[in-house]
Amino acid sequence: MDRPETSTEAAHALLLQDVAKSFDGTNAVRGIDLAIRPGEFYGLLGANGAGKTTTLRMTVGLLKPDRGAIQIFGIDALQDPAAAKQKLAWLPDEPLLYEQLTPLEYLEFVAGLWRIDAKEAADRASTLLDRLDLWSQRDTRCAALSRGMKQKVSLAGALVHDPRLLILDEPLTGLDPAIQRQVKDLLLARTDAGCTIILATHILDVAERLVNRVGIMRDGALVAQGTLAELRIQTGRKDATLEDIFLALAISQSAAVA
Ligand SMILES: Nc1ncnc2c1ncn2[C@@H]1O[C@H](COP(=O)(O)OP(=O)(O)OP(=O)(O)O)[C@@H](O)[C@H]1O
Repeated sequence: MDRPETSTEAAHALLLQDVAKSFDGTNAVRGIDLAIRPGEFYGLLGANGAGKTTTLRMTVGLLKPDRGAIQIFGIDALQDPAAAKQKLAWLPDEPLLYEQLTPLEYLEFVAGLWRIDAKEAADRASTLLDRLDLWSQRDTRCAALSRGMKQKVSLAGALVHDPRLLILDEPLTGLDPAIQRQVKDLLLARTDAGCTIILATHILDVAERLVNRVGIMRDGALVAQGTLAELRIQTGRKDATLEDIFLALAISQSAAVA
């Protein structure tokens, strides 16, 4: 978790200022501030219902905040969503694919949406399929793939336009250990190449090993953030694991008692 970051860019990859969202009077996100540096691998943690997905959906332009400002690499994402979306990719927790397409067709289709030329699209698709050990399934319809394979195709689709900011919601849930390893290795290779990654997850040992810094959400607010070393100091627990810190900060006292 205390791996050094690789990028030297100065601007923020993502800046959220006082971003809030409520649904039918329930505050899902209560005025969050978040600054992610380019090249950073950031883990967003929180119990079920803490507001992680709502925060990320607002960040990627799928949900309009009630108030606040969102900047992606300095671009105002609320004023110029198309330019902001060029910089990012979003991987939701449930893979969204065109089931009748094969992985190769799907990746070439997505690349076409990003106006990547056909030769380059074919090259990128082959590289990603090979990297994710999907080459032998390249001509199988997505409908016939396992959930883990679909998740990998979906990840490849998110990466095909070479986004500078990759936002993933629970990308490893339900994947077997071998597939988790492939996905983790690919994500680390992306940050080594300068990509910024924000990962919402409940898998704390994965967060501890992969990310540079975590933010912990509770009841729609960011209650702590930092490296594991910083969180240990903030909580006064010098030998704590990330799980210890998560249980101390992310779970409300009433839930812990229940
Ligand atoms: N479309 C919606 N309509 C109404 N309420 C919603 C909607 N989306 C989220 N919420 C509510 O907002 C709160 C935050 O939900 P959110 O999905 O952001 O949490 P989360 O941290 O991602 O949880 P999980 O770990 O379970 O995915 C919850 O109380 C949830 O019920």
